[in-house]
Amino acid sequence: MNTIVEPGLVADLPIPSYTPAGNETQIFELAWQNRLPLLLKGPTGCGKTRFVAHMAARLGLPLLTVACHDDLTAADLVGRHLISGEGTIWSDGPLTRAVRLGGICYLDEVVEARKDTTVVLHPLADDRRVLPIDRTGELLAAPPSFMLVVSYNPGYQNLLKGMKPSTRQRFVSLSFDFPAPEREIEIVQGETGLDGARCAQLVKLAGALRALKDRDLEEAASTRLLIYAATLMQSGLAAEDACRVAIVESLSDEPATIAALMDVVRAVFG
Ligand SMILES: Nc1ncnc2c1ncn2[C@@H]1O[C@H](COP(=O)(O)OP(=O)(O)OP(=O)(O)O)[C@@H](O)[C@H]1O
Repeated sequence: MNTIVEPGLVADLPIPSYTPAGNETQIFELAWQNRLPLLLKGPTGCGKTRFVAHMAARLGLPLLTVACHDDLTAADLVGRHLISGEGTIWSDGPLTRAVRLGGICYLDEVVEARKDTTVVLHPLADDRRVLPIDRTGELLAAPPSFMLVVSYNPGYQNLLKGMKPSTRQRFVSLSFDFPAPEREIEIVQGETGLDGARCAQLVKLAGALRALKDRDLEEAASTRLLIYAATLMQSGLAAEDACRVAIVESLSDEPATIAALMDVVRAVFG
């Protein structure tokens, strides 16, 4: 899903809360001030999107988010001619709109996009900071406030889907990981209002499940899933049921694995 925070609305929206792990907010601000593009790497659901939303709101910038996929074409990013009653009209894609607005364009899971699509980012992501729009002949210069941010999950990466070095080496890179336990408890509690004791149990469960990654599970339990479970618990669902539907069933389809994971849930909440 692509989302757009329009400039007129920026001032009216509350700043999405973000609990930092280190000096990533300072790095983001310095990259923005110095017109450097940023690459965020990290597992799914660990806070990359929230971080970008937080920083965009803090800096008062419009944010245009694109969820990349393997059918994404350069025209989806840059724009295309559309046929209307009055003939053909040019319609900006989200990347072009972000450049015109001087906002942030956030490309989530950029490795999913085809390599010929990501190549359109090159002149924008280096010191030229321009977007050539081949179909209209326009060469759009990015205003100083424009910033390109991309993210990817190295866990999903395979040999075919790696990022081209020529793309990758145009970005300042920040690594994200799941929050340390104290911080994750704070995040889960802040997002859901669930009591500290049960938030701590959920974080303990996440630690136990994350230890199974690579051995029994493809993906680790994300902070997002803990928040789902905590939300259901805060609404009155029993911990075991909440963990089953929000965490365990999202991690595996294998009955034997699900049963083993539920044993871990019972050991933590029993
Ligand atoms: N540091 C944090 N501060 C506040 N909330 C956080 C933080 N980290 C994670 N969250 C919570 O976890 C949820 C998932 O995080 P987010 O959507 O940012 O993950 P992501 O890394 O962008 O995942 P994906 O790669 O799947 O897009 C957020 O909606 C938010 O509720």
